[in-house]
Amino acid sequence: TRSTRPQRLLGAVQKSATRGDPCSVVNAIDQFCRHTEWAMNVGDEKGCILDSVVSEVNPATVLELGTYCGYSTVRIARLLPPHAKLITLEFNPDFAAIARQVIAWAGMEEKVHLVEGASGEWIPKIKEQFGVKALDLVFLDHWKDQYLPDTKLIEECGLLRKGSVLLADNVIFPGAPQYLEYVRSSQQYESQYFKSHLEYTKVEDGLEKSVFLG
Ligand SMILES: Oc1cc(-c2ccc(F)cc2)cc2cccnc12
Ligand SMILES: [Mg+2]
Repeated sequence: TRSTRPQRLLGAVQKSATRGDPCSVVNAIDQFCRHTEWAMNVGDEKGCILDSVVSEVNPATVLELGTYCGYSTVRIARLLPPHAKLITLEFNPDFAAIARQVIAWAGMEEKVHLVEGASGEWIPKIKEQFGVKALDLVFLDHWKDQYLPDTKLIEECGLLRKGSVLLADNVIFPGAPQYLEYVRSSQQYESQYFKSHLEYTKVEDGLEKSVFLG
């Protein structure tokens, strides 16, 4: 039977990347998606913006919503200090199975907890399950109609502190209009749009960075 796109992406990592070298995993995926087969990773252009926000926040605890094949998981984890924790939630078990192998190939297992399940179900469990007091950074990159309900749930669960940063992918394409309206009009957030392009294309897209003011 025909392989899946995530399986072909993992094959490219195992063929072209060096075990234990997260940068080579990121580069192998970008090379594959730009020259062989497009896939919905945040990509290299938006990835540089993600890198700058991660470096600025220097988070002890990160929550990623939407793992897919683990590209942004590895991209974030490679910048984290040794004892920092990245919790990444993935609803699709086939994606999760590939992501585990990509994360392992990059040697990032120690910093990453991949949880298979629905964000709405798991967000309320994060504090108790992972001993998390607050999230320093949340990267929203799952289904766009989930951005707003999950943000409200994260607030209600008391997972944000003054200065917590939300960074949302695809706010233009595919688009998250209700989320944008919320974070841009709320007195509780200071929002900023980083204009970029849809991964590996010339289509406009961007990241929205929103600082929680408490
Ligand atoms: O970065 C993303 C891109 C797309 C996408 C799919 C098909 C297109 F034709 C264009 C864009 C979907 C995503 C779904 C979840 C998280 N990120 C996505
Ligand atoms: Mg995305």
